[in-house]
Amino acid sequence: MVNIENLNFRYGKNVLFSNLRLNVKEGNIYGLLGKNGAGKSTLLKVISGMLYPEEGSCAVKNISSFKRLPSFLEDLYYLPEEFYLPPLKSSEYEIMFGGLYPNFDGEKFHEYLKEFEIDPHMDKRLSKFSLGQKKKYLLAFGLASGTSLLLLDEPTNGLDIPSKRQFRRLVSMAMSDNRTIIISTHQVKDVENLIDPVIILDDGQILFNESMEVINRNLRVTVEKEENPEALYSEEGLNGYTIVTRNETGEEGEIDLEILFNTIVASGSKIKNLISREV
Ligand SMILES: Nc1ncnc2c1ncn2[C@@H]1O[C@H](COP(=O)(O)OP(=O)(O)OP(=O)(O)O)[C@@H](O)[C@H]1O
Repeated sequence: MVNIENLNFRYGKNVLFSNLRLNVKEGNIYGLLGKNGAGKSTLLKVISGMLYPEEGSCAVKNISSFKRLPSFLEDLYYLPEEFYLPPLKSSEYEIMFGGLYPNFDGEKFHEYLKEFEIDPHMDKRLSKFSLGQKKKYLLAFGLASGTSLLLLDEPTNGLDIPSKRQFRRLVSMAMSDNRTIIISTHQVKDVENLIDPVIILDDGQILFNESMEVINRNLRVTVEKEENPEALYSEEGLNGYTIVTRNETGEEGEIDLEILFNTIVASGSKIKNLISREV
């Protein structure tokens, strides 16, 4: 679905990606995780063709992102972290922007808006919505756009607790075998049980791009009284140490995303070699 090869990207003199490669397969909801400043938003902008690299290629369904062809743009929806909504009523926005996406489904759009407790027929202008309402509006629009690829940058930022649950429900409802969603987020709890595989961006490279099944087959989480020198990562809590080690049991465990992220960042290439040996 998305293929990035040998991508070199920099802002002025600051190199962000060097020789970055990424292969994203159709029909999955990917979680794109990484520390602040790792380049998650930049990567989504490169995929959507809004930023050009110094070198390398990026293609979505074999069409280069950088040409921004109409056939490419009408099949991709990108929701940036910061966005603008014009002073239009919802019905006006729907007519103006829904027309850009041949597979846009107005009925589903209204259904998703209602799920988010937004009245599709209200007269209020979108620019007057609160931040959370604006976000929900664009999420509903993106999910109803019918595009093959959805790029969502921090989609749950600004959403209240019930809306986060509704978001997970709507994403599951709108997902299909020929759709791919990439969600960049720090709010891993908000997308737990939704994302699989997980992509970790670190130090200008894709450190990691693996399914939860492979991850759980290779990593084991236990709570122990003592620290373990063999641990890939350990974290002290009220009940002792949460310890992540190599899974030697042959049974699939279950690691939560926050612990996984901390483990990957703490152990770097060690974990990459451990897990990627299967691939
Ligand atoms: N327009 C720009 N000009 C110059 N540098 C930029 C620009 N946009 C981003 N950067 C820099 O590129 C790096 C990556 O930024 P980016 O926003 O892609 O990271 P991120 O992983 O999305 O971060 P966060 O998790 O904090 O949102 C940062 O060091 C940032 O300062």
